[in-house]
Amino acid sequence: MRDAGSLLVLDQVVKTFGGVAAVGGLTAHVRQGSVHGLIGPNGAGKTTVINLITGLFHPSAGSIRFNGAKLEAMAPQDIAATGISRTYQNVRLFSGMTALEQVMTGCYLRRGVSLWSSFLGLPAASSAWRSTREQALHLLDRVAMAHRADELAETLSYGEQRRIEIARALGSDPKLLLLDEPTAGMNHSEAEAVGRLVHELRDAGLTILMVEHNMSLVTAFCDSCTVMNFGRLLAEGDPKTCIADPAVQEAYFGRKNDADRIQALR
Ligand SMILES: Nc1ncnc2c1ncn2[C@@H]1O[C@H](COP(=O)(O)OP(=O)(O)OP(=O)(O)O)[C@@H](O)[C@H]1O
Repeated sequence: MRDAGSLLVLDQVVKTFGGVAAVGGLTAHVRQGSVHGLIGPNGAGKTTVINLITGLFHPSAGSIRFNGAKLEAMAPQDIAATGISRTYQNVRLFSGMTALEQVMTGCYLRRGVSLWSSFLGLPAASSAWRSTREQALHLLDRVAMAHRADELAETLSYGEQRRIEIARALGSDPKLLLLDEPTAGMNHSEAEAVGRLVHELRDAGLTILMVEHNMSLVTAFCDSCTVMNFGRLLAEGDPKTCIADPAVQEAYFGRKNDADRIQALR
């Protein structure tokens, strides 16, 4: 049974927006301890799937199960508390804050120190602040950014900002990390470095679901993948096999006959 060994299972998930099905009955499995790619042409429904898993949207039908919990009716903060964290397609750092402070905000979400304790400077708050700082420094080190801890986020390169976002997402100590196009806008060596980081995180016990357009990165760094088109499942399994699948090739590049016809018209 496919569900055994899966940390995350989407079962016949549907999401419609005003009659348009962005996701049209998707079933997908993410194995515990794997790097799983979520791929498909533009508009296939990948970001909508991430938004459904994190509770930003609720499915119109179907179920999403994570580590024994049913997510489909849960609020985003409750889903986050089950151990799911994410980054966004576009960098979303706070301007005017250092790299370290950005990551500390992710860690605070987990510690839950009351605002009153912080305002009043109670011992619990200052001890929480010290341990949060230590944890954030450790996370910056994990993403090879400790040397930039005191820099303002806006002074960092795009690739560095993406690493800070990953560190911030790790602050809540998730079991599942969702990365929405983590290498978008990066050059080849920056993208490869993110691939290696993702492997290190997996080897440390994390499960990663990543939306990725770069196929060579998917084959090099994903253990498995789900291919979507028009909100539906096109293929699932080993990345090389999925990408070679004629239906996947057609979704990305069109039918060979179409290409020949277009060529003939030129
Ligand atoms: N909030 C929304 N309201 C209406 N339609 C939406 C909404 N969000 C997504 N859609 C539509 O759902 C479809 C899937 O969009 P989605 O962003 O999930 O695709 P994607 O695979 O992530 O695309 P890309 O690779 O370009 O980021 C698109 O047709 C999009 O216009």
